Amino acid sequence: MKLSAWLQPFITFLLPLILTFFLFHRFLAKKPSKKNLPPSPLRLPIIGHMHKLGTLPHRPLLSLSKKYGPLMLLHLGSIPTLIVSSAEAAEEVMKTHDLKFADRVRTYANEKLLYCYKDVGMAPYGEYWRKMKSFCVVQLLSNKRVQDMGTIREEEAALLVNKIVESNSSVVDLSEMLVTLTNNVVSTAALGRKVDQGGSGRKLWMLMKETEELLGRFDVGTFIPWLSWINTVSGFNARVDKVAEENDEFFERILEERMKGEKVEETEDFLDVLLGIDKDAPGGFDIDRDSIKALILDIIAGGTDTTHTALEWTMTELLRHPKVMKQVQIEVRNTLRGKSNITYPDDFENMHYLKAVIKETLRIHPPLPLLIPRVARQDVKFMGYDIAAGTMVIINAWGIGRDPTLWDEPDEFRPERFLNSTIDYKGHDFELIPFGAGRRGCPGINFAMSTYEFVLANLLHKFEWELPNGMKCDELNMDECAGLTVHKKVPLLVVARPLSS
Ligand code: HEM
Repeated sequence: MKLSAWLQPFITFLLPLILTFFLFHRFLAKKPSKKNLPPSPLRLPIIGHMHKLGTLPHRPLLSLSKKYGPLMLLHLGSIPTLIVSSAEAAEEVMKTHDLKFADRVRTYANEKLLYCYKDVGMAPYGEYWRKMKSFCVVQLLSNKRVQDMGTIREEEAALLVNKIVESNSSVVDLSEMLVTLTNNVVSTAALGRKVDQGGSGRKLWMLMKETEELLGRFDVGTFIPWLSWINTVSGFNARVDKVAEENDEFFERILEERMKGEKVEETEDFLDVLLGIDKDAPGGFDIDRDSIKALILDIIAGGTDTTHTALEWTMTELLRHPKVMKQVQIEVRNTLRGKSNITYPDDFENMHYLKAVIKETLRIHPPLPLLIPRVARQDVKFMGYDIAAGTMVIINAWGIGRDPTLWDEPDEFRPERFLNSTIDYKGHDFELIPFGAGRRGCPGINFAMSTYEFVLANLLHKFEWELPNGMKCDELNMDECAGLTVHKKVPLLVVARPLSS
């Protein structure tokens, strides 16, 4: 029997019955609540406010917040969800009440793909997460290690420059080149493998692409648990299981090789560091194989898409704003003139305009516009409202970056606004929070910024940039792609002329 025939009786009889029940329940059987809840738009039965999200939720959520205020309660299916749209409210969540909002959402994909939450990003708040996060911050992603891994980004930046030179000023897909570069940097740092060199690197790339897509996918069962059978019927769960199995086989093979002493690269990578943890040494702890695999996966999935998205939007905005492009190129070229080797971070200390360009990009195009949702661990009295344990919290960093009470002409790309400002993205200034803040803030900021600043400076130093086929800067497509990480929908095609020609 075809699936549609099987579903027919459900659609004809059962669905209207269920809808009637929910309408009855919602409108007639509702007892008045004594709780002081944040404002909330009218909602539909079963799906609640899901239909309000659209494909790029940061945009409709900002529009809704203009009507309902900086704290708004939505229901995504059966999950109460607090939408935070002001810097002040974000500070309340990520600073004042950080500990109470330190959990993450549980989904089928997260559980299966991340080894039952043995990673850092999705692990529930608790002793395990604290140990793993502290290890990431203090050891794996520390400033020192980022410095030590300088040769990886130098090599990749040089390869990118060569590839562009070889294009002989024909049209190149810069988006794709930046994806390859960031994937190579992160996968070499994590596992000593490049993704564009065939073999296991290529396999890793394919697996990570699928993993990231599944982790970012909306799944019905999480939000409407009694409809979770749809995840099975649609094949979603089976796909998650298959990718989880393939990931595990892949990581197991690498672990086996490493334990036998077979290694491609000489430099110490994250896997070496994790395998070398001595539980009896200071700062050491007992770490099992699943935790190692989950952490590596977290770092690869969390570090690649975000970094290339930021680079892609920066180059896009610079191509749309030739005067800004000129000014930042002058600064970079004056600073690096005569240097055969660019050293990071020393050569970058005085590149104030480059840093302002980066902040301005992260303000209007935060790669994760809604950060990573958090969950309340207990009932909280929050800015006068009662927030129940289990409420999901979504912080609209994109909306805060465009708040006209915080930013002059917020939709304009004007890096100058940061030149005489102390506002930074490190999690202390809640008007600019592309990396989140507080306990669950991003531990990869230094790693990300080293690649971001280094690669950007190289591109600006070595080439003059143009749009192809006489395209004018205001004709550049700025559409966004749907997903957890929001990159450009249309790849950035450019012509690059080496400076010396
Ligand atoms: C431009 C690049 C990046 C951006 C914009 C970014 C952004 C974020 C954001 C918004 C969060 C959630 C913060 C919160 O809930 O408050 C996060 C968490 C995280 N990021 Fe990043 N990230 C970037 C690069 C990286 C890199 C390079 C790595 C690793 C090498 C990394 C690893 C992580 C991890 C492990 C978490 C989870 C932290 C936790 O839940 O405790 N990120 N990132």
